[in-house]
Amino acid sequence: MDHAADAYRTDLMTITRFVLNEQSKHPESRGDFSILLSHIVLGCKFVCSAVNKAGLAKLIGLAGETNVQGEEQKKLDVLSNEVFVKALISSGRTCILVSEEDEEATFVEASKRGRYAVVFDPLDGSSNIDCGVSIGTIFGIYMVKHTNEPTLDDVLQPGKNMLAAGYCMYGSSCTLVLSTGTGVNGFTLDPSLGEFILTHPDIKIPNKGKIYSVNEGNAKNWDGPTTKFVEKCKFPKDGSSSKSLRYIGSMVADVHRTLLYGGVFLYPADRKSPSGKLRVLYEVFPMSFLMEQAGGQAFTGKQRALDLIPKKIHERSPIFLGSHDDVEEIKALYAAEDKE
Ligand SMILES: O=P(O)(O)OC[C@H]1O[C@](O)(COP(=O)(O)O)[C@@H](O)[C@@H]1O
Ligand SMILES: [Mg+2]
Ligand SMILES: [Mg+2]
Repeated sequence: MDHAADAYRTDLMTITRFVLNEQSKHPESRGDFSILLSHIVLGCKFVCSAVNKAGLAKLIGLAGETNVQGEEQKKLDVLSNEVFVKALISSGRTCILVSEEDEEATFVEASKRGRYAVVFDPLDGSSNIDCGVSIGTIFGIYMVKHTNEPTLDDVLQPGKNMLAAGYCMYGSSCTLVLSTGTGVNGFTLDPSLGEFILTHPDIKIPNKGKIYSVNEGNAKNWDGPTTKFVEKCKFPKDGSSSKSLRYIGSMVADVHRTLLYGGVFLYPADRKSPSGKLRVLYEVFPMSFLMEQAGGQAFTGKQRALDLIPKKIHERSPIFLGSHDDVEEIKALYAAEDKE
């Protein structure tokens, strides 16, 4: 840390201060949510540190590689899952966890139980790990009605019932984006301080963007509206400029860019995957929640994404999310198809 840098101010808005400020607006609050969040933040710092060393795995014996002693190490996604499961249970504030990595939901034992259910994708974009491209963690938080008897119905709820959602992107910097239902804020990890600092206050997505983001390799299997929309992005007939295609293949990174620059991210249904690829509870819902809180929209091809009621914890859904006007165009194409 550069102690000489007087630019470095101790009045910075750290995520801890931010959450405590929010808490003070609710005098009735018991601080449970702040404690839960501090455990999620710690989990993100752990995973960030492991991701930063991923390229050295062979040398120093880290995730997914055989180390110099010939011992098999845990894969980064398995490790990340363990980090978050431990962090969440030890918070004492959770009663149900749903992770992409675990087939079944985890019901927290009574002595460690709290009021919240957390759904999460501990490491999203895992196909990008080995080439050092941005990956992330996605999470959503529900409040449980009957803490004494939590059931799967407590998490099989529409996304609009989430209290909070966010993601942490392990990219060229480590960025945590969070909404507690009153807008969206972004925090960047200062590695020398070990603190997330508020760097992107009150994020608002532009109403219309110049970028579309989709895996075009699936184009031959798309439905009519998706095909028409992408065609319009490339060859607009109204005299406007074409949109640029950007696709990383990590939802966190593709959505983060969409949130900051505007445009649209789509993972549509196709003939091979009629429900699309992305998971409702811990991919589609948290990102849709953030998009709406930032002034954008999220649509499944049939309805507002946050109105969906999942029937299974690992259910999938097509998703179109991003700038308000771009998603509006997609909605119009689906509505026109319904009339045909
Ligand atoms: O390779 P595809 O089919 O374009 O899929 C990319 C999508 O798959 C994902 O990697 C799925 O997430 P996981 O890595 O958590 O399984 C998303 O991050 C991304 O948007
Ligand atoms: Mg994922
Ligand atoms: Mg994953």
